[in-house]
Amino acid sequence: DDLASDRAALVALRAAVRGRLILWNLNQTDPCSWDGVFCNENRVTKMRFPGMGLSGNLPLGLGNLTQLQTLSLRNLMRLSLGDNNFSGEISPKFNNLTRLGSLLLENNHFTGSIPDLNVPLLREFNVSNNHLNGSIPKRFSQLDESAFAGNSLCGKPLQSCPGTEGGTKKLSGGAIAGIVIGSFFGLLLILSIAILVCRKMGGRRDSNGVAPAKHVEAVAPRERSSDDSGSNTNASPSNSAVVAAQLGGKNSKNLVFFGNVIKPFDLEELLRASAEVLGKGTFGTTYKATMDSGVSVAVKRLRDFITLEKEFREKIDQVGKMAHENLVPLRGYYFSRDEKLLVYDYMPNGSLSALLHDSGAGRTPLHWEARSAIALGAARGIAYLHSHGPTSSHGNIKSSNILLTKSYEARVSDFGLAYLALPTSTPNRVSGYRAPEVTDARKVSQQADVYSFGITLLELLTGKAPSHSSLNEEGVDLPRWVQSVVQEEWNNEVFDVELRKYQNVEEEMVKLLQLAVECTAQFPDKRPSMDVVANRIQEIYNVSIEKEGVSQQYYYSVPQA
Ligand SMILES: Nc1ncnc2c1ncn2[C@@H]1O[C@H](COP(=O)(O)OP(=O)(O)OP(=O)(O)O)[C@@H](O)[C@H]1O
Repeated sequence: DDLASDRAALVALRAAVRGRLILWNLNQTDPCSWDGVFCNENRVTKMRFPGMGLSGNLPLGLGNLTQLQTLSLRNLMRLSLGDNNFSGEISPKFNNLTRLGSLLLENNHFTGSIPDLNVPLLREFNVSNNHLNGSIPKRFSQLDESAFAGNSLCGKPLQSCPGTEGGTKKLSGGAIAGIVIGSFFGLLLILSIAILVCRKMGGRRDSNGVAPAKHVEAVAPRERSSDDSGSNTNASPSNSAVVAAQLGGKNSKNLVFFGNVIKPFDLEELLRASAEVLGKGTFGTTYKATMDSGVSVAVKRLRDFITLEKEFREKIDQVGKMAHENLVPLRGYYFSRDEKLLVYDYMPNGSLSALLHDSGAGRTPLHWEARSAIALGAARGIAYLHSHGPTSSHGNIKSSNILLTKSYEARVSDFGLAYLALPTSTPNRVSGYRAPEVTDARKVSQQADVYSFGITLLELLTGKAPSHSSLNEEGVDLPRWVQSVVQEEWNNEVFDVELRKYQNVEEEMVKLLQLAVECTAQFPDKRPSMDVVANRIQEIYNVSIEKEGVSQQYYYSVPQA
């Protein structure tokens, strides 16, 4: 039965991680009581052995364990073996772990290539800093490049492999001849058009010295933009390139990328992209742009921003330098007199705000472990921003600026923009998050960030939106509401209904609530620093994942297959 199989496989694993085969007396050993092993109704659901100095060949299916290879931990959902000394190849036997959602193998000595694992629920995968080579299987192409860093791997999301499409594919002689002839005639055509245009314009050049013809060429039929109408948070797919429509005919220079870009693309490629509106915020409208190559990015079209080019570029350069696993990286930008665009990584699971408050048939409730992990990730991202000196702050922390990766990891977005906005676009819609001492939304201190983060934590715990938040104009004054509920006889009704069933971690939820209340203290100097906040959430998170095992099956908050 499941339990016997789990136990036997665990014995195999324990033996393997110690590099030798030990026979255990199954009847006297309850694996669920072992450190790092978590069970749900006696079934092993999670194993965490990170940073324990373990070595040997990869467990489950290698070396002298052949007789045990057919066994599998069928209920295992999370296997964390990072920061050890494991060596050998990554076994395709991981396919036996049919419910595995997370496989963390980073910082070991694994060699060979990554097997084409076919585990349907696998959402989180990390093999960074090993000795792997070869191409990354297609099913991992949507993961973040950091999951593969520190190896000799190629293919999406990293650079294409030599000899593949997009790589250094060898062309046949005929193809080369075709390209040369085609290019020659193409060049001739462009030259003739250019001469004609120059003659017509009488030698006049636009202010940037760039002829607009090229961009007009890329313009798709102008669609009715939602940008100028009221708020539009519904994504409305369109075949036409909204961005192109907006840019068309205007003077344009080029996209500027920061060094950390995975695959640079040019303005033309972006103009050709199909686009959909993701939402309209304080600083402009954000689109999802999907390029011909299949790469999607989020493009924020700024409005009411400083127009002085030098100042804009200097400030945006600073934003582009911020790099942390819990920040949405700004990949590049476009600046012209009339148009300013910011290009970010696209976050496939939207914002925390949408996860908490959007209703919809397909919505999966967010469970405790996911919520505490999101709180921790966001706190770390903000603490990183604060680590750049006392004046470095985010300026606009709220749940719609906490975005989620494919594996529901939190990434903070929109940092640094509040300082670039003109006074006309100061965000009154976010007043529910704004610290009482803030009078100018372009001057937000680190302590005011802590306040806004505290409100976001209260939102995460209560499921209620703060007043005047963009999603719920009817929202409540969260700190006051929480205090009024808690001051009466204590009951857990302060928590979101979804959280009330996790009685085993109620103490941790209360601790997070207390921390949120401290963050929302009226006087700025009574609030903890973001570093302290992140450390305290880390402790809360550690204890709850040690305790849970029941809730962790919902860790990814994805519909079960
Ligand atoms: N990089 C991204 N990936 C995926 N979705 C994004 C990304 N950036 C923004 N969005 C989505 O687009 C919507 C609009 O974002 P935007 O940042 O323009 O406004 P906001 O966050 O609601 O307000 P503000 O401008 O005050 O931050 C957000 O609700 C978010 O879900």
